[in-house]
Amino acid sequence: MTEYALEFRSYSYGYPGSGGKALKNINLKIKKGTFVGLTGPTGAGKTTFIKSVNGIIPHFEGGTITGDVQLQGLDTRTLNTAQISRLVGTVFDDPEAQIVCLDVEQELAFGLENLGVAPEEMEQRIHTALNQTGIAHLRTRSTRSLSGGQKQRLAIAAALALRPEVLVLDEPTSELDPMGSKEVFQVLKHLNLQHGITVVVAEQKIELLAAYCEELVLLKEGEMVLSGKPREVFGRQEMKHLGVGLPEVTELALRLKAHSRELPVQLEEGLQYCCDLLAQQRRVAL
Ligand SMILES: Nc1ncnc2c1ncn2[C@@H]1O[C@H](COP(=O)(O)OP(=O)(O)OP(=O)(O)O)[C@@H](O)[C@H]1O
Repeated sequence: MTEYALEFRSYSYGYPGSGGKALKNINLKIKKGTFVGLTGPTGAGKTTFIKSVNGIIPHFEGGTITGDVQLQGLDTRTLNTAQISRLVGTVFDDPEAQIVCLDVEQELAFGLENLGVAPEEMEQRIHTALNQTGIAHLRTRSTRSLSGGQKQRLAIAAALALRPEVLVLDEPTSELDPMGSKEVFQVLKHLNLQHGITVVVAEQKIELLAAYCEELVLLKEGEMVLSGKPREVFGRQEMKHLGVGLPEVTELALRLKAHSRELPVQLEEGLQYCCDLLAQQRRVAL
């Protein structure tokens, strides 16, 4: 058994009829249980990356591939779509578009019925998925009455009920306010830490990526231009030219140019950083 949930091996992909490549020579290994944030400017290839993991590419889109994408050591081209959907759960950007049933419980049962899960196991899976995403209290609610954040948590719960090893999410907070966005990332972090689920989330909100992700992957024009821990990635010179922006506290610290200190990427770290700098200045002044 491989230690990697996901592996891109010299992977390039071009959409049918397009001359160019939407992804170019991607080499990336993601260990099981990692929380990965995928970002980059518009057109960078984030959605194409997600579709290459959940099997939409090549099984529905066609196109040209060189290299391969491996899920738990198996090539996505040789796995069929049913096999891939048991390994990978997907959540899209628009919570409205992916919810098909009238109430929360039906929504969770829908995917399980399609998989032919027995009724007693279905009940257990629904119960677990609702608890894992913190929406057990919404079980009997109409899906229409949910907030955007609650809808996205339901979409995550529906994906989880199918017991995937990997969860991929394509800009799941793009339709949500800051509170809903945070709710979604808190649920993802919980699933990752408590249940060992590998999470790959395409996201533009850099503060969320800084606060929750263990690894960042930056794409630009189909190429993987940077990858690593958020703190390392944000400290790289190349970040200035990628059109991605930095967390405000990181930006501030870089302007203050206190290079000997560890770069802050979250608000609390930024506050500590400023306090330490002020204390240092006072000592020098005395
Ligand atoms: N169905 C398609 N057919 C042809 N080209 C496509 C198709 N879908 C995407 N592309 C092209 O592939 C490239 C990568 O697109 P992709 O949607 O993966 O980027 P993205 O980073 O998700 O962008 P965004 O942030 O705007 O959603 C772009 O140049 C885009 O125009």
